[in-house]
Amino acid sequence: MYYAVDYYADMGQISQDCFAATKTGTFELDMDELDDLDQVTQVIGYHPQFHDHFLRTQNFIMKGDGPLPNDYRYYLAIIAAARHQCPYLVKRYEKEFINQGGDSAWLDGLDFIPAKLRAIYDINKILAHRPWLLRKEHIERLTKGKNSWSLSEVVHAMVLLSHFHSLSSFVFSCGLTQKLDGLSSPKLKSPPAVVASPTTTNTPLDPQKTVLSEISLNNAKPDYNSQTAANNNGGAEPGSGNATRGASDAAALNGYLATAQQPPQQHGISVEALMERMKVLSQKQDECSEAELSSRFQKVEQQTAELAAVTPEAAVAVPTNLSHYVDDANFIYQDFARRGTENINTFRIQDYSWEDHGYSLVDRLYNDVGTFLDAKFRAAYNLTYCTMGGIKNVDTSKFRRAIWNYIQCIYGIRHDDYDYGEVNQLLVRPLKMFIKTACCFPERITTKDYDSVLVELQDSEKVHVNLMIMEARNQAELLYALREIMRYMT
Ligand SMILES: CC(C)C[C@H](N)C(=O)O
Repeated sequence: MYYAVDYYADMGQISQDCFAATKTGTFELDMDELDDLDQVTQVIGYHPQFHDHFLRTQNFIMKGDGPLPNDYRYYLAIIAAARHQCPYLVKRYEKEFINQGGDSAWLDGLDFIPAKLRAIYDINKILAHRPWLLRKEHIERLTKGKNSWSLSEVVHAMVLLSHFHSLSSFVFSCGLTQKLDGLSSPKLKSPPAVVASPTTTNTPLDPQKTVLSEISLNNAKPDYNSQTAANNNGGAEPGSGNATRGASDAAALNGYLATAQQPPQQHGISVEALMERMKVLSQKQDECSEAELSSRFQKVEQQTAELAAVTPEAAVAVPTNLSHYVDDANFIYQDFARRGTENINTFRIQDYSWEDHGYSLVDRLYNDVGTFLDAKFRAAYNLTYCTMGGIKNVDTSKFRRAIWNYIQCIYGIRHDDYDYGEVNQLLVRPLKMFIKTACCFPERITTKDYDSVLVELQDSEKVHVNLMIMEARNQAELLYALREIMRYMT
């Protein structure tokens, strides 16, 4: 069964140039392939415009044409998720691995897998935590000698690993781990919603209606007829429509209300104040010198390193049932600003960007994947409903850009034309902490972290922030990976 979905209808300004030639294109969504609408994809379904691109990419890299055999693909998903101690994903892909005919002995751990597969583990570790340490020598080692990898296989693996590292961030930041994994970790309330129904009404947002019952969550299939969704010009935030919602689930509802009823922004600024700041920033005319821009970036980077989000006491030991997939568990994120004497420079987007470099390289080495990834990144970057916590017609682009660039700053990536002063104007400390923890130590996210940020926003808006975290992080890892592939090739 196929549904045509508007493809580039709402990619926003940034994408317009690149996609001018294909603007009227449509893609066909193969519903039969989308058989794994698990909780993660259901929550992403809050944002249908992004949801399509996410699923299409995931389906392509897991099931589509590509150099790696199936068992490698699933195993890479497992070891990527295990790096972030994400039982939800590990269990899910262990099951898939077996269903696909994988050798069950591999599930005993890293000591039981082929030497070739084992050899990519270092890249998994580095990409997950300190991608700036990746060197072309890592790639060289893999592609030489016995059991060597082809370059296309390495790229496929890197795409898979970075996808599942970032997805682990999303799973934890949305609190999706509690229900399925059966393990105890401090997590959030029940995941809120399945695919939002499209709406053309401009009714005020109703937080209570954004919560679905467990039953509907488990049984619901997203309604793909409804994927016209909101758009830049007046679409309403998911949850504002009148879809069939099992709002009767008292527990889930109470979970939501516990958040909604908190006094606004105890730990930050109110939505009104934020909007005012965005307005002032967009009216600002003064040009900054190159030196000033650079020092503002460094300041944000330095402050990030000082954030106490990730105190050692908060560290969570690798659950024993995952430890056989983890080697060198002590290798974790280290602040880029504290990289010490390693002589590593800031990654400058003007020298290597996704649009100008990464996209075409990845597309060349692993057929068409660049196109999928590109559409997904754009969808995440440009997604907006022009709302903020129930207020309509808000231009949120500055806020969203600050979030995206802040995430990449955590990984030492600088967008040269961006004034990082805006990050400090628009992202309050608790939000920065949440973002940093979600990116770098997702397993440490707690209910308190989630509840204490953006308290005036809808759950769907928090999911929106979480999906930006996932995608900006995914892109950051890929930028480092592909730059080294390029260096290796030249
Ligand atoms: C993350 C949110 C504040 C995004 C906002 N709801 C928008 O539509 O752009």
